[in-house]
Amino acid sequence: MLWDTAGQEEFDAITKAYYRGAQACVLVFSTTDRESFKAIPAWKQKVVTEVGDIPTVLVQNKIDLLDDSCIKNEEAEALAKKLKVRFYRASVKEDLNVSEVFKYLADKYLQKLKQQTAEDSEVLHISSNKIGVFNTAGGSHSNQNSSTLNGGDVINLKPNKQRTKKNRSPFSNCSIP
Ligand SMILES: Nc1nc2c(ncn2[C@@H]2O[C@H](COP(=O)(O)OP(=O)(O)OP(=O)(O)O)[C@@H](O)[C@H]2O)c(=O)[nH]1
Repeated sequence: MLWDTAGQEEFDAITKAYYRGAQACVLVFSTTDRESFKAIPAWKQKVVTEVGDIPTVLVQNKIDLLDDSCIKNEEAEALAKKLKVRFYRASVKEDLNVSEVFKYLADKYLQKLKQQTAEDSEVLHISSNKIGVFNTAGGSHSNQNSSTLNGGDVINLKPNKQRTKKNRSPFSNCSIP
């Protein structure tokens, strides 16, 4: 699902709600609009603040209009380097490099997802080895050393004698006049 947010600052509060939860980001500026280029670092920061470090690309659109360009090639490349994102030159009008952008992001996202899944199962494996055995029997095992039951940690749970002795019936203090 793609969300095309409005670039204008007056829509900031609204657009935030659109990219919250995003899994990838395309930062686009126009070859013929220097302001859109200058706004890129702020946009990157806004996205990072809202959703963290997600797969992101920088795209210079409208390269069919290179003759009217107001951004030098080196400037755009330097910005991509500074922001640590891949840089594409594209033309939506000429259908140049459009699918490449989305293919790269989809690959990056899947890689991240696989890595995350692997890390999660690793955490699950480690923590499952550390789950304590809750022994509620309070009987023959209760004095056993923790390392002797099931080879792991044993936490003995005993009923609180004081409380159970006192108010055996929840209605003991109630009476009907
Ligand atoms: N020559 C050329 N024109 C393009 C290209 N991509 C978009 N345009 C034109 O640029 C204008 C702006 O396109 P939009 O898609 O509205 O740009 P936007 O950045 O989403 O603008 P907002 O919706 O105001 O944020 C339109 O007239 C498009 O037809 C391109 O690659 N080359």
